[in-house]
Amino acid sequence: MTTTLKNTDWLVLERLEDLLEERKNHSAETSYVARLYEQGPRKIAQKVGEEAVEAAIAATAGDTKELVGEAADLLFHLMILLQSQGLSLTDVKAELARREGMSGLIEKASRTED
Ligand SMILES: N=c1c2ncn([C@@H]3O[C@H](COP(=O)(O)OP(=O)(O)OP(=O)(O)O)[C@@H](O)[C@H]3O)c2ncn1[C@@H]1O[C@H](COP(=O)(O)O)[C@@H](O)[C@H]1O
Repeated sequence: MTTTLKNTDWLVLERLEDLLEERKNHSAETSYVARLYEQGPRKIAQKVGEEAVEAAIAATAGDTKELVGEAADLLFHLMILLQSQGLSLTDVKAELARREGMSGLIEKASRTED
């Protein structure tokens, strides 16, 4: 299942990231994100783990609609985890860019040769 997005929709991650940063100054009474920040990195990391397992279960069951929903939950909570550590998707993008063109198999072999 592939959903075609309008060009501007690709900015949804940037908009969400700005919003997550802004939520650091919100009340946990009115914001789910602010509540997670208040609960701290352990709780946020736990949510990331839960959502990853739920995404894996959906994929294993072949439930693509459920998988998309769980993948969105996973990405959302991973972004909160990054922000709680003073990091952002920009850091992850930079790491992926650094790895660009480097075969995973060759990289693995270089590690096991040591
Ligand atoms: N994208 C999301 C988003 N995706 C998922 N969720 C919430 O993440 C939670 C997922 O947790 P679970 O499925 O485990 O459900 P749960 O039982 O409520 O969770 P727990 O009680 O176990 O912690 C649900 O409460 C969802 O509503 C989200 N909550 C908010 N956003 C975005 O974040 C923005 C800010 O939200 P607030 O901080 O609440 O204003 C929103 O405007 C949205 O753009």
